Amino acid sequence: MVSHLVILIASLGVAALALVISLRVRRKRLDTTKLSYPPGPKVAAMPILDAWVEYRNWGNIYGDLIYLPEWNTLITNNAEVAVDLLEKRARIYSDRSMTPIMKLCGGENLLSVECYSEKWRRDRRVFQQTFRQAAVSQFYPSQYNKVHEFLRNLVSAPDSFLEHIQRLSQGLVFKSLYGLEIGPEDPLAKKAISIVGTFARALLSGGFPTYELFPWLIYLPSWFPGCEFKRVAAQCGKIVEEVDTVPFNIAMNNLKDGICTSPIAELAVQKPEDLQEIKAMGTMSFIGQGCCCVMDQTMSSISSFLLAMCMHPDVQAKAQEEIDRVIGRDRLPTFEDRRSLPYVEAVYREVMRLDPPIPLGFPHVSTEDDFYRGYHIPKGCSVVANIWAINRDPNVYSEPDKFMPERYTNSPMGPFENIDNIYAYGFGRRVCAGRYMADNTVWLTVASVLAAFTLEKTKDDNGNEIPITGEMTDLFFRHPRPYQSSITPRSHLAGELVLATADH
Ligand code: HEM
Repeated sequence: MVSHLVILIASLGVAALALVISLRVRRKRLDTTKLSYPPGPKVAAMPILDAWVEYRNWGNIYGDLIYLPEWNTLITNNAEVAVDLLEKRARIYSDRSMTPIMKLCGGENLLSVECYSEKWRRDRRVFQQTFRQAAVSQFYPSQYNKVHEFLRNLVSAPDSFLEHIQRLSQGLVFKSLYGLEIGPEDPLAKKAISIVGTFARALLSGGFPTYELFPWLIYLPSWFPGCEFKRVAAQCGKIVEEVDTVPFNIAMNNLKDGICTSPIAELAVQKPEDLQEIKAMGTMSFIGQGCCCVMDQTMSSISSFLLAMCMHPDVQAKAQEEIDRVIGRDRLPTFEDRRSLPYVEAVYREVMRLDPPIPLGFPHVSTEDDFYRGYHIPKGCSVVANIWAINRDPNVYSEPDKFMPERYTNSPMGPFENIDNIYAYGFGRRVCAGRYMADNTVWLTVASVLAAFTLEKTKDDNGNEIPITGEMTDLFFRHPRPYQSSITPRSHLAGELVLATADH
């Protein structure tokens, strides 16, 4: 009798539990159906040129979440939303979309476009070992070497400053990772440059419109009308493969022959089990970030800085006064000076705020259905954080379009905020893996140029200043359009200091 009672009570308990669970599941299902997608415009084609401006316009109409069902794309112009989704919910917002076209481009081996997978984790781990904050001081010697070479080039041929920036940013990755002296004239460097635009197109919705409208075209031969995109993408893939092997093999041979060593070759010898990931790290730095000529992010930031200094002589003078006061005029800045130069830091931060080199970042793709602020965000959705607009949010930045470093020196946090607050480097688990190195390179260039040179608008034959429009490019990677600038040593001593760096 007692045992029957126990069984009865247990059964009732199980039934009650099942009822509660099923009610919860049902309620959740009902909730799901009640939830709708965020609002957004109906567009047949995604904007390509200055897309970040159009996205901001949409935000003014639809709010913080803009959803385009035809493209399964969610756009936000708001930092809180970007952080909520891409950082706080990084577990489900860290994928990339590996389309067949991206595969053809060779994207499967590139950390920045790889899917969120075990392979990505391994590649990223190897990358981080070399580029994490505690390890980047190993690049200091190469950074001094290349930044000082840049300064010398500015003394000898100031008008070619854009070429010099390119040489700096390309040369740095070759030197610091492979121990190689390779300039922009090198055929491999030129090839790498030629494919960056293709990657940019493959990354964003609307980049290859014919293929996106008719995805089955991917199965037809490239000579078939409308299939030209296949040839472009396959060519890109071939170059990625070349870049994957050529500098790596040279570095390994140099190590074997005792000519020179390099972090990448040493790592490959120490950890042969990680060979693929180590090679991928080199390729990623080379193609993705360090060697992209006009579109490279480091180059873009330095070019934006020079432009800003030409356009804002008052800011330039204030930063130079700080450098003269803190470190004097008889040496160039070093990394040890950084914390003593708050205004210079603020100038760097303001460049990164106003001119993020990748205004829309790289889209993060969701791996599960999600619910946020009462809306349904479907699995597989491309989430685009409009960094350009986030950095110009009038609720956060007063006079957001104005170049005003004082906003950092006057803020309670001061200018030395965590680098994670520089949205130009992206968000969450996919945040820029080379940001500590990039941050050091751009800062050292900013401080060194300010210490040694005066930047001004050029003058015509009648002595009138030639105006600078400050125009920027309008595609995926954003950088200043070519402009003229007069760059001269601040004094005879400054010129000599710069030239003397050749002896170090
Ligand atoms: C001023 C210079 C740079 C800027 C503004 C920049 C910005 C970015 C951004 C916005 C992303 C995408 C982040 C996201 O998905 O949320 C990214 C990814 C990445 N960046 Fe940078 N970058 C710079 C320089 C570099 C350098 C010098 C390197 C390497 C040496 C590098 C390596 C990478 C890698 C490997 C990724 C892919 C990370 C992943 O998907 O897991 N970056 N970068």
